[in-house]
Amino acid sequence: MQSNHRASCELQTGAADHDALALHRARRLSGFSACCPSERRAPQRRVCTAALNPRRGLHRRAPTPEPVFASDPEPEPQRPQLAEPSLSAVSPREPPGEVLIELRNVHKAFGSKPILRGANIKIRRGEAVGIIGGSGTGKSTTLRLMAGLLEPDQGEVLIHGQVRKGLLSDDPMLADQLAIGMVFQNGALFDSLTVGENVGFLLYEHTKLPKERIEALVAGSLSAVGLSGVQALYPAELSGGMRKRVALARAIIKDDQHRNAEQVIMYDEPTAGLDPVASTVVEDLIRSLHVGDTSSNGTGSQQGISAYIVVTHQHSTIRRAVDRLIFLHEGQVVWEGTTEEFDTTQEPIVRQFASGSLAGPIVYL
Ligand SMILES: Nc1ncnc2c1ncn2[C@@H]1O[C@H](COP(=O)(O)OP(=O)(O)OP(=O)(O)O)[C@@H](O)[C@H]1O
Repeated sequence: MQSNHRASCELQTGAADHDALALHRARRLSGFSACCPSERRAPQRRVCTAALNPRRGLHRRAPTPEPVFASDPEPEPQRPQLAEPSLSAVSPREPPGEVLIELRNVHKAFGSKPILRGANIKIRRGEAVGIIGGSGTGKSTTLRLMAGLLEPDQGEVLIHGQVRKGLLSDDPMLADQLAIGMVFQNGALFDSLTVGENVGFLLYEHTKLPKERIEALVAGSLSAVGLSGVQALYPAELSGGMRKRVALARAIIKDDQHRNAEQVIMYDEPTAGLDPVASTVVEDLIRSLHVGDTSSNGTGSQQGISAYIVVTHQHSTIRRAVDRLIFLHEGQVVWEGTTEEFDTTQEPIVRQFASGSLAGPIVYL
């Protein structure tokens, strides 16, 4: 693809962005071509698989009959406030469903700055999970750890119950068990490529599929996000909401070989910067895409998205796009519950976050 040369040139122009750096590293290690442009111009990493399991319908709220709270098996002694009952209420009850991705006592620091300090998270088949928390608490870092674009300093990331060693690219066998699509903040589209080339980027780069077949897959993916016929446009010609949807189309595209692969999609602030109506469109799209994909394709095989995770600050996204929430604070999961429980819990951190009050445990310097 000639235009990929332009994209590669973009990659040389600098790469200060965290997501792009992490993606670049994963791809470089896996022998993939560099994809680390400036301004987050990096497409998502996808690893597909033939692993298939029955899924629950994501269009329904996951049945969570009783409140579910985070366990905190190893609170750090130097941070006693996180071990207080109000912040670490533990319930042995867990929602049903097979665990697809698990972070077990994960620690991550950047330089001398600790970000995660023993995070425990489980993502189950059929779940629509939101990760919330104050700015800089490590939500995006958590996504990148789950996606295998970063590796923990301590603790484990498990995929289908098996420990992943290193990055996604270091453990291809395990990576083949679960396809991960990532929708980065700001879309991370290549400005120099058309919409069609952006959406089909990984298929052009890493498969031997004929151009015509890729174009058909691109058209299908764009149609799924309600953007038929925009293949020839460039990202700059689209609205912010349309760019988000193009990024979504790129995250969900699959080649024929992996048509039946089980897939988890991770959205990093998918509605940031959008007006309320455009946000609603994207939120409903996130959910409806999964609704559409839950049906059998008529051949007895299932396709589509087994679970999705949304990092967000937006209340509308919390309410419309997810069912279960995970609250990160000071490097740990301090609260988990349904979106309904989010409204009623008396947990001080959650109440402060929900109200936007300056008074409370969340302190901004
Ligand atoms: N690759 C990196 N190198 C150095 N510091 C990083 C890197 N990635 C993240 N950080 C820092 O780690 C902290 C957590 O970042 P992260 O993006 O995960 O937080 P967040 O909760 O998603 O924040 P926000 O809500 O503001 O997007 C921030 O202070 C950020 O600057």
